[in-house]
Amino acid sequence: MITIISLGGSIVAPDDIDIPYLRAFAAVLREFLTESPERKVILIIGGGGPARRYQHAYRELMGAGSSEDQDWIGIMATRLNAELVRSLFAAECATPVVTDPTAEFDFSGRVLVAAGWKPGFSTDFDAVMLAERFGASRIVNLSNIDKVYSADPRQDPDAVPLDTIDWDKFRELVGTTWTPGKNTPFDPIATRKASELNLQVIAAGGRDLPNLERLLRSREFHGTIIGRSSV
Ligand SMILES: Nc1ncnc2c1ncn2[C@@H]1O[C@H](COP(=O)(O)OP(=O)(O)O)[C@@H](O)[C@H]1O
Ligand SMILES: O=c1ccn([C@@H]2O[C@H](COP(=O)(O)OP(=O)(O)O)[C@@H](O)[C@H]2O)c(=O)[nH]1
Repeated sequence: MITIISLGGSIVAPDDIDIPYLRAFAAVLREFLTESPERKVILIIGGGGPARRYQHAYRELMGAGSSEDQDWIGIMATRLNAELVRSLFAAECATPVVTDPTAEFDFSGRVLVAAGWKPGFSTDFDAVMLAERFGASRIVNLSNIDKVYSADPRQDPDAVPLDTIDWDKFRELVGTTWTPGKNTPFDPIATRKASELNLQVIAAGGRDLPNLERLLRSREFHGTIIGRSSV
């Protein structure tokens, strides 16, 4: 059984790298793997603060500049974060960080770590590509927010948290266009493909590790189910 976890950059490196969090997260995942030899985990790592900082510097230097250049800068941040995470799981993951979800690679270990691929979307899309490739119908999307809200709660104080949302309504929330560094619970391009594949995405706060432990074991958890209600 393969569990796909999209680990937001806002969790790995909100501003600087969150070392205590990474230590605790690795322990939670290892425990989960130890309980059953059947379990494997794919981790897709976002760019977080470093991606946003470098993209901001690019815009300061270049004005609007090129969206593609900004995406490549973001991609490099995801790869740096992913190298760090992969090294945490060196014992469980012999494969180098996956930077192209369509490429040939070996997944003989228990953990696989992936990062950004190419311009035009976020690591959410890479997670969807890997879910499709490995026949997984669910993605666990861990971010800095506990649930999907009716609007971005950072912009709208009246936003209310949602327990479930279907793909059509979710698409109305996040729109259809991509901009580098976009902050949404799941990006618009990934949303389109996840909807086509009829996936389930669970959006939950990554910092709440007891909640993650429950979620991984299909127990009751705090978060939002996007898309199909069961897998
Ligand atoms: N409808 C929404 N519900 C929840 N969060 C939203 C919504 N729309 C936008 N956001 C924003 O998306 C952010 C999460 O995206 P992002 O910062 O890119 O996370 P990550 O780095 O974990 O991928 C939240 O902090 C929130 O401000
Ligand atoms: O396959 C990818 C993955 C990432 N990015 C770029 O890298 C940034 C950081 O990645 P992501 O948004 O996934 O990080 P997070 O939101 O988790 O911090 C994105 O905004 C994009 O600009 C990209 O162009 N292609």
